Amino acid sequence: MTLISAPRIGIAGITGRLGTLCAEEAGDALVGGLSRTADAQRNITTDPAALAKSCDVVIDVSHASTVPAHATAFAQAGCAWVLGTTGLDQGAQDAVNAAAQHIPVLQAANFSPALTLFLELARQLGAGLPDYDAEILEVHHRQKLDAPSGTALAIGRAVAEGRGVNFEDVARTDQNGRRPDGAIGFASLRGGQIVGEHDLVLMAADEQITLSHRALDRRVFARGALLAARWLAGRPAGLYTMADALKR
Ligand SMILES: NC(=O)C1=CN([C@@H]2O[C@H](COP(=O)(O)OP(=O)(O)OC[C@H]3O[C@@H](n4cnc5c(N)ncnc54)[C@H](OP(=O)(O)O)[C@@H]3O)[C@@H](O)[C@H]2O)C=CC1
Ligand SMILES: O=C(O)C1=N[C@H](C(=O)O)C[C@H](O)C1
Repeated sequence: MTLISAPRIGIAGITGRLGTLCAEEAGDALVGGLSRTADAQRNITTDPAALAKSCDVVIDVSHASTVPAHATAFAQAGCAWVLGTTGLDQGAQDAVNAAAQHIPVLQAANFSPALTLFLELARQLGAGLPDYDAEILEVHHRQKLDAPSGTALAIGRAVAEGRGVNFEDVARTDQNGRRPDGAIGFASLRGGQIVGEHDLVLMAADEQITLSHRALDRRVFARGALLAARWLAGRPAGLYTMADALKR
């Protein structure tokens, strides 16, 4: 393994809300970006393979529909991939898993250090309160395309892991009908310019506990993405998490 001390960084989704901030945080390490509209002056291309050949790691905060093509292009180019895009279907996730056989991939629905620890706490709460009703509320800006958020799903998966149950068997996004025992429920609110709010509530008849995270500035995600990119470049092929990148 040859870690890269100052990796050349590309950004897929460079014109977006988060991609723009990632470009700012990358500074001189930024070599270019990926967009549906090319911009030669900013070295922004429409071709993922072209971007991947010019950098050591790509930070990907674009759109779920681009993930399969990015997986192929980045794997073929041997470029490390920090994937923050959410809303992936199973086919897209399969493409990510396949790419991780060939290149280092760090996939995180949330690049925040505090939210990364939140996931560990959620596992512990799931394990420690197995019979409590677990519900996850997330609130985001009005432009967000996917629901529940990738972070909310990751929190639900952490609770399920703590309980030793299969997440797909217990996840509940349609709150109609009687609440099954052991379900993990989700609710989403969209409005204004909320950056990202997540609450995990565990409820019993005689008490409840709530774990909350509030992202106050989108830059927390950008700084986390850059930390992940600088950690990932040069590592062996595999699928990594934000917790791996934050290990002391
Ligand atoms: N992991 C984390 O910490 C975080 C993850 N996210 C996730 O990152 C992603 C981007 O979020 P955000 O920056 O707010 O979104 P934006 O819509 O602002 O940016 C996404 C960019 O992707 C491109 N894009 C949009 N739609 C399509 C499409 N249908 N096909 C191809 N490209 C498209 C656009 O670039 P162009 O028009 O130039 O092609 C757009 O600028 C989302 O999935 C979001 O959930 C967001 C915040 C934090
Ligand atoms: O779309 C967003 O803005 C965010 N998306 C991510 C998610 O889906 O969890 C992370 C963060 O909550 C902001």
